[in-house]
Amino acid sequence: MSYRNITFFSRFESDILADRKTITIRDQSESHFQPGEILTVARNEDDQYFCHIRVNAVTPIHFDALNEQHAVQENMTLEELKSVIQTIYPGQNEFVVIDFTRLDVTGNVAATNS
Ligand SMILES: CC(=O)Nc1ccn([C@@H]2O[C@H](CO)[C@@H](O)[C@H]2O)c(=O)n1
Repeated sequence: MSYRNITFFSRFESDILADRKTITIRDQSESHFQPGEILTVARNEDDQYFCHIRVNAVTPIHFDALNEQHAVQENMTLEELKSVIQTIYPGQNEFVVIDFTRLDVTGNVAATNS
């Protein structure tokens, strides 16, 4: 059994492992993930594995519809989040919100606060 992969920039690893970051916003090239799917998560810079996540939902969103709740789920301010997205995806407006839950090594939901 193998899982599909997703990568995150390494600066987000600690927030993901602490369950402070529970969504990611991606462009159409990463809109193919399915609810219930388990993904192997690695750092973009060195492809180092750091956890598994379960996809809860994949929801289309326009850049202008991003709100404070998304920012909270990203552990950022809304201004920071919009700036990050514009830097990663210059000129793009159509995205998906991938809502996820981090799994512990046994495959169980890792969070103790939900
Ligand atoms: C490494 C790679 O291939 N791509 C991306 C794309 C996005 N993101 C993060 O998702 C949120 C919204 O875009 C922000 O927190 C981003 O920094 C990421 O970590 N890595």
